[in-house]
This record gives sequence, structure tokens and C-alpha cells, in this order.
Amino acid sequence: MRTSMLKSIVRRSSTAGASYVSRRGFASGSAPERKVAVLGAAGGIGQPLSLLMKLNPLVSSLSLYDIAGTPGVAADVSHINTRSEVVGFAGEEQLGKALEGADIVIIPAGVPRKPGMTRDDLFNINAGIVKSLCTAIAKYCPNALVNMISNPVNSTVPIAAEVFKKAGTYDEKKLFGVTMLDVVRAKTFYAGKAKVNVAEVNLPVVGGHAGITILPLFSQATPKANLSNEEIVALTKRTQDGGTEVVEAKAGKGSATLSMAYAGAIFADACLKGLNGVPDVVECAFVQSNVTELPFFASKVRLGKNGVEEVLGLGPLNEYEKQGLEALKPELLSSIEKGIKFAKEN
Ligand SMILES: NC(=O)C1=CN([C@@H]2O[C@H](COP(=O)(O)OP(=O)(O)OC[C@H]3O[C@@H](n4cnc5c(N)ncnc54)[C@H](O)[C@@H]3O)[C@@H](O)[C@H]2O)C=CC1
Ligand SMILES: O=C([O-])CC(=O)C(=O)O
Repeated sequence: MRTSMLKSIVRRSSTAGASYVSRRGFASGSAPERKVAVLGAAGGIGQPLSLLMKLNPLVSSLSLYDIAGTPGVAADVSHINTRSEVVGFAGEEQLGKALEGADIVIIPAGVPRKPGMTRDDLFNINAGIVKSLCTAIAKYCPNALVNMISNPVNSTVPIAAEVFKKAGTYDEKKLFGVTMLDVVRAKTFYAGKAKVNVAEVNLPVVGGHAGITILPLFSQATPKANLSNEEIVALTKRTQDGGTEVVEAKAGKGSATLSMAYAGAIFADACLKGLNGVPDVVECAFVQSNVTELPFFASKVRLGKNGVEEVLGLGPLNEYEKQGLEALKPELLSSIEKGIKFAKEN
């Protein structure tokens, strides 16, 4: 389904201006106007993500913001003959204009890991970046859906929530930690091991977005496959360490950017579909949650016209997954609390 989405975007892009009725049920001319802002658009994720958002026919206005470099990225991307207008904004004084009227703000701003670092090692720099960007979101587009990519997601999402609470604009339905890359990885690794068509694979990944807080629920994977316990343990570990696998392979040149741009584009597309009233749009995301005793948790979420329409439960877990769930809670809670504390004290 994911691969077919990109294929269909590319196919539609190549017939830009022609009339079609998409799977989303809109004639090309009648899809609502939607502005998407990318903050950190000149970065490793930001650039390919901007490209993919430019290919999405649900976007009418694409706003590319970074502290520097965005005029070039915007000029480049704007030559692609698809629906959206593209404008680049550089420097803090242009942040307000970049955000005004945005329906969705995607945030891949901040520093990435180097080998030997954990995502939490990014906290000191990225917490401040996320806080200042969210302060501007509260001021200039308080109703936008926020897709938080910047790490550590387990802390940056609680920081964003606190900033919005302070500003009086918090709506828990509109704040998402993007955990889609964990789902993308779990699907890929499962398909490889189970020897099934990757395009048909579906499974939830719950918890958070760091190490053992990433909990893929392979017992719920479809199509079903007869994998051994050892194989499931190895798949779980590979999914949990997927980010580190890329960080090590890039050997000091950053972390996942291309697969993250793909995952971010898929998740933003799901948010756009939800906003546009497409029924039954369900993806995993790290959101405010009652699914466990933790205040934020990643699970399947039904997306709608206001963002989160319903946070879905975990479904049946096997013993191994139950153990994984209990094991992840202390670390996830401590990362959440760290974010809340930072936002309250700064
Ligand atoms: N949620 C997830 O699954 C994933 C999250 N990430 C995270 O995404 C973040 C970005 O990663 P990369 O794009 O590889 O890093 P990068 O360093 O290539 O790009 C980051 C961009 O953010 C910009 N930036 C810094 N401060 C800013 C500010 N105040 N306002 C606007 N832009 C600002 C930089 O100028 C740069 O262009 C990192 O924190 C990384 O850990 C990365 C992969 C997956
Ligand atoms: O591992 C990292 O630092 C980047 C990330 O979140 C991922 O690739 O899942």
C-alpha cells in the first residue's frame, strides 16, 4: 500500500494538470487547499521530505523553512511540475510567514546522532530548538497538526505539549511524534524473513522511538508466517536498533535521512487524508494516550478532520510482547518526564 502510494503520487505528478479522480475521492481540481510547512527543510531529512511533499497532490502550498539554505532548496523543488506552490524562508525573522496558515507542520529540525551516541544525547541541543519552533507554532498556526521528527521523540513531543499548554493552544489531537520509520523498518524486515510480499505487510509498532521503547508487535503481523521465537527476537532487535544500524553505516555522516523522509511523507499524507475526511486512515504515532499508564505512547491512531480521531488499543499481545511492554515503561516514562521538566523550567 505504501509503495503504491508513492507510485501513484509519481504517476499523478507526471500528469500534472490533467484531470483525475484519486483514490482519496477528490477530482484533482477539487482537493482542498492545504499548506504544509517543513521546519529544517534544508537538512538531510528536510530536503528529500520536501521533494516528496512536492509530489503529493493533496498539498497546495509548501513552505520550506530553515535557519539557512532554504532559498536554494525551494527554488530547486519549485521547478517540479506538480500542484503545490513552494516558498523558501530562511532565518528566524521569516518563521512567522513560513508558518502562517499551515495545516500541517513537519519538524525535522535539529542535530542527528553520530556513532556511539543515543538519541537522548541529542536532548541538550534539540530540546531548545523544538521549544522555540513550537513557541512560534503556537503563535502563528495554533490549529496546525504537528508532526515531530526531531529526536529524542520520546522527549520532544512532551516538550511541544508543554509549550502549547503554556501558550493556551494545546490540543492533544494535533500533536504527533513520528514513529512511522519504525513501522516501515518492521514491515521491511518481516517481509524479508517471512518471504512475503512487502507491499502486503501490515503490523503495529508501539511504545516510543528509542531502543527498547520501540516495540514491534510481530504477533499481529499480516500476512501470517510461521517464524520461530529466535527469528521474532532477532526481528524485534533489528527493528529497535534500525536507527543505530544506519548511524553506524553512515560512520559519522548522520542518521537515517532518505528512509525517514519516506516515512515522514507517508505519515503526513495520512494526516492530510484524515483532514480531508477520508475514512479509516489508521497509522501508528506517538501521541497523548490512555492506552497505558504513561501520558504519551505510540500505538495505532485513527486520523480524522481534527487530527487524532481515536487512539486505538494495543490488541492481543503474546508473552514476549507483554514482557517487552513492561520493560520499556520505565525508560519511556523517564524520557517523557525529562521533556516535561525541561519545558517547565526553560
Ligand atoms: N523520528 C524519527 O524516526 C527520526 C528522527 N530523526 C531526527 O531528525 C532530526 C534531523 O535529522 P537530519 O535531517 O539528519 O539532520 P541535519 O543536520 O541534516 O538537518 C537538520 C536541519 O535542521 C536545521 N535546524 C537547526 N536548527 C534549526 C532551527 N532552530 N530552526 C529550523 N531549522 C533548524 C539545520 O539547519 C539543518 O538543516 C535529528 O534530530 C534526527 O535525530 C532522524 C531520523 C529518524
Ligand atoms: O537513529 C537515529 O538517531 C535516527 C532515528 O531516530 C532513526 O533512524 O530511527
